[in-house]
Amino acid sequence: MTTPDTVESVRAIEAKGVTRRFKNTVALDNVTLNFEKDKIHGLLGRNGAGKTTLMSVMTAQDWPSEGEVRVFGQVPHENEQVLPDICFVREDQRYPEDALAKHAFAAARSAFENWDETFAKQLIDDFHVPMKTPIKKMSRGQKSAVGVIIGLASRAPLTVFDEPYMGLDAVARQLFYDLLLQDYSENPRTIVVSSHLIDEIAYLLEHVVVIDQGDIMVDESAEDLADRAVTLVGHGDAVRQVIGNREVLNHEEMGRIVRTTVLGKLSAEERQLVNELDLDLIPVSLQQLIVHMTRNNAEEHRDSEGF
Ligand SMILES: Nc1ncnc2c1ncn2[C@@H]1O[C@H](COP(=O)(O)OP(=O)(O)OP(=O)(O)O)[C@@H](O)[C@H]1O
Repeated sequence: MTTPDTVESVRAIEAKGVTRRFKNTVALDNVTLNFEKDKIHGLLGRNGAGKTTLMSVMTAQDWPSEGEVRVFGQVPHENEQVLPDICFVREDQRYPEDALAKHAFAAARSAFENWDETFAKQLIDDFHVPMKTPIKKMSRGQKSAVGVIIGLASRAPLTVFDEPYMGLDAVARQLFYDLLLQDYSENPRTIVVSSHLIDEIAYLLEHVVVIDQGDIMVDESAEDLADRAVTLVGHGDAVRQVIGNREVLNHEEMGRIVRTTVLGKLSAEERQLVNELDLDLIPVSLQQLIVHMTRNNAEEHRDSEGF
């Protein structure tokens, strides 16, 4: 007989009513959300939306002004039982003046009990990390690679990457995504990734959180989110017949052929009509959907502020 999962057994992170103020800025405004265990979560949003602040509070690197965070069922701040389970990889990581990559890896080896030395060595080769150059003198991409290697090889039960790709070129970024996915499938754990490059990481994500101006705008499975809109391609008249008066997110014309993205799921009848009219139905780009949502939110805020 299986016992039902308890809340503690399925949730890696619980944030309840979390607010973080910096003088006049409310970086997080009463944020409540959960990140389930053993999933890859995306934390997306515009510049200044509150992503780094939320990640810092969730990983106990910063305190909330109000509210509470729990990681694996416990308040993580100054909690030696939970902190060794958390690896937070951030772009602006500081290292001592003369630290070499081997010093950073040695520190990670002693901090994280699941550290995999063989995997770390493979990653050092894969990302061509110079081992004799002080980290402070490395290029931006090389520094990012050091962080990415620590995040991957630590195999921490909760690993949080704050825009880990900064500075990595397209080839290195793809390598990171591939390695992350492969290693995660072999060693499931809870991973949170923040990024501006939404479409680039969309295929990794099982759960998507979109934050805008300190508020959570989206908190749902990637599958449900993808269902919020569709793109139809085909003859203009036929596309218009299917979309009716749905809200149009994007519309392009190539002669008589149009490509239109609309909000809303299609019903079974509408899907049949799509087939009969010989239209192509394409999943919507996550980036397009999120850009639309955050732009609308900004307009609503502006209107309510009387601009
Ligand atoms: N230490 C701080 N002191 C004052 N204001 C801060 C501080 N840290 C963050 N903020 C403010 O809080 C808001 C959220 O910042 P945060 O860094 O969390 O955004 P972000 O979503 O990570 O942005 P980006 O994508 O540009 O990195 C911003 O308005 C920022 O100016």
